Amino acid sequence: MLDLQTVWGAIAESFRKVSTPVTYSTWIASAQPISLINHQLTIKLPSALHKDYWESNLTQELVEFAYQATHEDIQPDFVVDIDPVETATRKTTSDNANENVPTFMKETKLNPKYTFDTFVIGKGNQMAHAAALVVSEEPGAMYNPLFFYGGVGLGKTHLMHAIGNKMMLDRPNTRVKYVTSEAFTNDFINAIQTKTQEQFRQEYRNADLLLVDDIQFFADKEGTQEEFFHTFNSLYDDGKQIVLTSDRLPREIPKLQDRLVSRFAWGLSVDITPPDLETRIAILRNKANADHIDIPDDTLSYIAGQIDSNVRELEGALARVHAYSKLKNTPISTDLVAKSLKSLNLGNSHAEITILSIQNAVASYYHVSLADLKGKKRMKSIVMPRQIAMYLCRELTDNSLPKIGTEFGGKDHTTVIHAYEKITESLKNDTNLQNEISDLKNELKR
Ligand SMILES: Nc1ncnc2c1ncn2[C@@H]1O[C@H](COP(=O)(O)OP(=O)(O)OP(=O)(O)O)[C@@H](O)[C@H]1O
Repeated sequence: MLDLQTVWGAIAESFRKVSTPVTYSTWIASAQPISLINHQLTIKLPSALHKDYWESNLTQELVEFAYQATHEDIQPDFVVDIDPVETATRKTTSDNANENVPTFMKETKLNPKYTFDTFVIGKGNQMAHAAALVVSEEPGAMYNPLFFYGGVGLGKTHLMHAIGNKMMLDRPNTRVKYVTSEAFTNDFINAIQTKTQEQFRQEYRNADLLLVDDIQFFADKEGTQEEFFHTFNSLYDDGKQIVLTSDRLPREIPKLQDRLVSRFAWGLSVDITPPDLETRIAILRNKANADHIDIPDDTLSYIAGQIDSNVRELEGALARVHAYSKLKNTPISTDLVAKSLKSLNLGNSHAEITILSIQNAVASYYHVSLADLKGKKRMKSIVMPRQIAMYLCRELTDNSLPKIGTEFGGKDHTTVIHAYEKITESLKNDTNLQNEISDLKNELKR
């Protein structure tokens, strides 16, 4: 006989090990086991949204963890908690009553360091910077929403905060609301759980400037998208400015509702691409000055030459080099940096994988010329390697889609999206293709 509490204890523990604390507390801790009868595990969840989430994201793991705990095939059955009396009792008797305080009640602060003054303008971000400046001066007028997209650590959040900081400085009464898409989701769920949806709406819909970071995490979250759609409409209709960031274009975000994709296109979408060498040196110089780190120019150039994709890594390298010099009690020099980057194993991970290195590897693997790979020929023997190369560029580098298209003989970014989707789809069933891509990845990472 399987004991409900023991089985659930084991399952919850397995989830805890593989989940982030936020995921665990938002989705898993609120689930209540009700019964385990004839291999059917009934679980009570606090809302329909939770049920959706469990069904689409957690069921497979649940069955797996249940099997690990019992060596039996257990099927879940989710029911939604609709007993308001019991919900209220549970809320008041909860030991962790504070957890129920909606997070949107807490003040969200902008990072005061992320300003236009501390932002270094270069080729990859000048459009984004110019648009951000316009929006901070004339919010709600020209570019609404303003949408920044691009690889990780390239300054999207920085620019978004710079808009907020400038508006607060110019008009101190401006109500600025900054959230990540995950925080928006959590606020929304808390509002449902604590029946404070009205406060949630007030909080978001009364903002003069709403900044939502990393909206790619709205993927798959139907209920949150629905709520965000109404938030967006309400702000937009009132002429309030909305700024969004994502690691990709809206239409590339899986399962983002079409009506959101089209609304996001009403304003201006600008990509941010990795900084060139001069910009990287300038960013490092600024950072060194701000942190009072004494470092010769040639050493700055050396670091900027080693780390070429991501500004966060660039800053991280400087901080580590600084720490290393303190540890060794030696002033920073190029020699010391070379040693410290080596000992810290920095600057050699993804820096070597570039569009060109991918094109070369794919061309030689499939015996096609580089010119054909970048050209327009439509034979299958060339189209397939071309699509694979585009797919790998998207997977293994931080380059934007337009940039990848350009490097493939000036193709449109939609061609790159098509290639990426085609290969992703084929990879699901085609084992030969799986092996070939795996060979290529190994080759590139060697
Ligand atoms: N042009 C720049 N000038 C000065 N600092 C920059 C610049 N670009 C990025 N940074 C710094 O790099 C770090 C990472 O930037 P940020 O967090 O804005 O990246 P992001 O594009 O939002 O990344 P993610 O997609 O991971 O959220 C921050 O400390 C930011 O201040």
